[in-house]
Amino acid sequence: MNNSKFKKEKLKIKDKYDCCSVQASSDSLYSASNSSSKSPNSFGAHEIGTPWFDGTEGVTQCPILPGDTFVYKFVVDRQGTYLYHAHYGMQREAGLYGSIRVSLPDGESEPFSYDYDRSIILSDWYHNSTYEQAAGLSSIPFVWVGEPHSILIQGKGRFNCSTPGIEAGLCNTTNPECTPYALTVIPRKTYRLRIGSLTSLSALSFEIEGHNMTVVEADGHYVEPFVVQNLFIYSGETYSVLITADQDPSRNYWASAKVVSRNSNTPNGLAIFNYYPNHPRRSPPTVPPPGPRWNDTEPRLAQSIAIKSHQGFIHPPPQTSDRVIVMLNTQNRINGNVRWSINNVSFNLPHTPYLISLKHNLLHTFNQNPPPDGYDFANYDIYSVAKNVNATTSNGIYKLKFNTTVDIILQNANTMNPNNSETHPWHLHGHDFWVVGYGKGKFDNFKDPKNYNLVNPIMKNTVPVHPYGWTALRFRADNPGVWAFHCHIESHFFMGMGVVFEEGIEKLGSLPTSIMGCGDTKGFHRP
Ligand SMILES: O=C1O[C@H]([C@@H](O)CO)C(O)=C1O
Repeated sequence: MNNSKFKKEKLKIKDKYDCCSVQASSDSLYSASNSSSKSPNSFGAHEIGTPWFDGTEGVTQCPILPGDTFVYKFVVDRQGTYLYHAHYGMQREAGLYGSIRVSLPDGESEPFSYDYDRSIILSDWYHNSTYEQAAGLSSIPFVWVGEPHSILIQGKGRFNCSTPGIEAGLCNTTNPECTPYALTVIPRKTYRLRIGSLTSLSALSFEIEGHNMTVVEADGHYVEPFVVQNLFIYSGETYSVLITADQDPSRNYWASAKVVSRNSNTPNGLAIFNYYPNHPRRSPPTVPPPGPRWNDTEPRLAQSIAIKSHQGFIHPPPQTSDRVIVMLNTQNRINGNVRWSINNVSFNLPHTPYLISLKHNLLHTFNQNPPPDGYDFANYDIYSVAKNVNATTSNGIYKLKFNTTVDIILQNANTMNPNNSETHPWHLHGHDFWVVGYGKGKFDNFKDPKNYNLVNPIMKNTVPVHPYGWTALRFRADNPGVWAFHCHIESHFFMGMGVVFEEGIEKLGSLPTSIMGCGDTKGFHRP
């Protein structure tokens, strides 16, 4: 199928949601009703012409107050698997999320076939509240959130009863609510399994004992199919994999999600891959697969590199870019607080959302100096703890020239702990980007661009930067609005690991008043 034709089609949200009470019509009307606390909701949609419905507090809208209802109305512009979640403080981690499946218009077909379509969400779970965690992250001395107590597969998990601080007796495995999620399959049938990760922290390796998975979709784009035994998935990403129930049908199998990239003591998340007609609670007769070694970066990098655009759906990137922004990711100390920074600038959100400030000329509400386009390349040793870990905070934003092509180089580095570099899943709002390259070590701006994949790179909206490595992205600044780009680890964005882009704001009409009411827009009352 021709991709441009495909993009022009107005796609419908299928009348199917995976885990939530959302209203949907063909144009997708999402109504968020808030019974407890403030919580804008963000989607993986592009919000072309409706940037005010992107759902990012401080960027595109004011928070939704307790008791308020906020209606998100936007056009769903492409097929695929998407996620939505709260985008205020650390509320996503507290469980405000779900997934959205967008089907193809009638009469169009996908470049692969399957018998059944299923979705699961992977997440992680803490027993303590996110407010307590947020307080710890902004305290002196710093209190880190630590590793999650559980990994959840479709909302179900287990935890180690000996975890300090957890009340004995809580881990009641005989409670029916504690039984693992069962994905029931009919022998010999092929399943499209849509897997989304909404972990707050954990990078995961997901596998189904004894079954290979063929990856066919990533973040809404068709992938040149490739087979994996375990799928590495980072917070904010979605994948579709095909699995055929072709093993001994007289038993069940384990599905397992293991934390990678961090030395975690969180028990692997387990679910049951249940061959009908075996009982869905019948434990598989085998021990669950142990999963890959947590600190082996090679297979994760290899998977990232293996993801290519499906041959029939290649939409090649522009061969050159107009601007290159190198983003050094570092952990820093600012006035005694532990923070994350990009090019030594740690991000903080303004009280007045940028979109409103820019449209209504409230320019005093945020720092008008843009953050830097790079860092002191020659003198920065990415393999060591920085000699000077100080940084500054700012709420300044990058202004992109409309309709230009922008390259972003995410450069990873050592944290403030010796011999430690973490994986960061970076998520861009309002766009898909081409992932033109990954590399180890320090990005070489002379050599590395020559090896970019400008032929069949995948387009995505979330991508990992691996420990001590770099990831290069290219996108077109062609969606008028203000867009967050941030690490999808909940605590890292909270600690300043993000930036904001503005492009083509002058092309937008008037803003809905429903997004107003906070900061300097207090007088601009909601209807
Ligand atoms: O931001 C973080 O802080 C801790 C650690 O570096 C300091 O305790 C950690 O693992 C993070 O990802």
